[in-house]
Amino acid sequence: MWSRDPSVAAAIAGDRSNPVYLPGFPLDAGVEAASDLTALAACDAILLVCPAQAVRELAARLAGSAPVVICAKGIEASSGLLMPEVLAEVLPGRPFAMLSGPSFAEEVARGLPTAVSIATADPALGRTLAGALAAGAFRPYWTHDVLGVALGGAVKNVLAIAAGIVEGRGLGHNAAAALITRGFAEMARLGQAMGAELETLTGLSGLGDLVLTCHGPLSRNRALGEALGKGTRLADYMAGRRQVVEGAATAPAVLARAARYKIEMPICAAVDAILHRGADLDEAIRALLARPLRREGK
Ligand SMILES: NC(=O)c1ccc[n+]([C@@H]2O[C@H](COP(=O)([O-])OP(=O)(O)OC[C@H]3O[C@@H](n4cnc5c(N)ncnc54)[C@H](O)[C@@H]3O)[C@@H](O)[C@H]2O)c1
Ligand SMILES: O=P(O)(O)OC[C@H](O)CO
Repeated sequence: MWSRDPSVAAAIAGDRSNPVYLPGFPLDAGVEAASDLTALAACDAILLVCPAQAVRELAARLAGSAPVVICAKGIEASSGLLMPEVLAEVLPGRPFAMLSGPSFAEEVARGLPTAVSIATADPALGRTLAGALAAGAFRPYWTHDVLGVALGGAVKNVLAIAAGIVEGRGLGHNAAAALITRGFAEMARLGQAMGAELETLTGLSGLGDLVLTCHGPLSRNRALGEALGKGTRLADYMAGRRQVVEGAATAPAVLARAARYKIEMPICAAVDAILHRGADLDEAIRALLARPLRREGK
């Protein structure tokens, strides 16, 4: 394991634990830790586990030719690029995969059953990575649909903020179910327009992760939405917070993609307007409910 923070690397190497990000979970004795990136030179594969907005900077520092497994779920705000597109720009020709799916880190660390997707254009690499990462109750499934996996993981974070707003505003269980269903329709519309496969979007990394993140109290995206729903301002919520809330930076980028493909994404648009355009939360909810009635499935 490499960390940019020498104190985290030292704690992992010395105490076999990560006191900042995963306190209370002893790490395997075989885990080595370093704060010098050259320590990764001997790795057979590199898992890139940082916020989406840091993937470009970090990937650019990865020497060697080992496959890179992107674990970030989001879209780069400055470029509007999905994570595989960022990697292709920074490390052209380097073999890579996306690891995504319904997986709260804490539950994985506790050894609870978890199923995820590994997406890569190279089936042999997919099988190899799945075999290498499978452990105990952690089950990776591989797929070739890199775009679908990257898109689903990004959009679900925006929708999870909306789910949190539903919870925080006390809009009820009916609204929560409607939000997931209509939110998935938005994810599927954009994904299919971009060339993602419906099978992927209804799979672990799409619908699966959407359901987890919209319901799971461990979600940082949902927690942000819940706080907004209770009247907290975005800046106040984020102040001093160390952990990433991917949906906040990804929301405008999702909408830019939607505009490019002429796809309607009213729930994502409402989240973006509340987060970044000063929209009144109750007014945004009213506007969503006042949209013209339409045939289901559109
Ligand atoms: N935590 C989860 O349960 C979980 C599960 C699946 C996927 N993910 C995804 O993994 C990604 C990272 O999430 P996380 O929970 O680890 O976030 P986090 O905010 O808890 O931790 C991010 C880590 O990245 C490091 N980091 C941030 N910017 C960096 C930079 N520029 N260079 C190097 N390191 C940097 C931080 O120091 C920290 O160690 C996100 O895209 C998230 O959606 C998280
Ligand atoms: O805490 P969140 O909202 O970033 O969600 C974590 C994972 O993406 C869940 O699969």
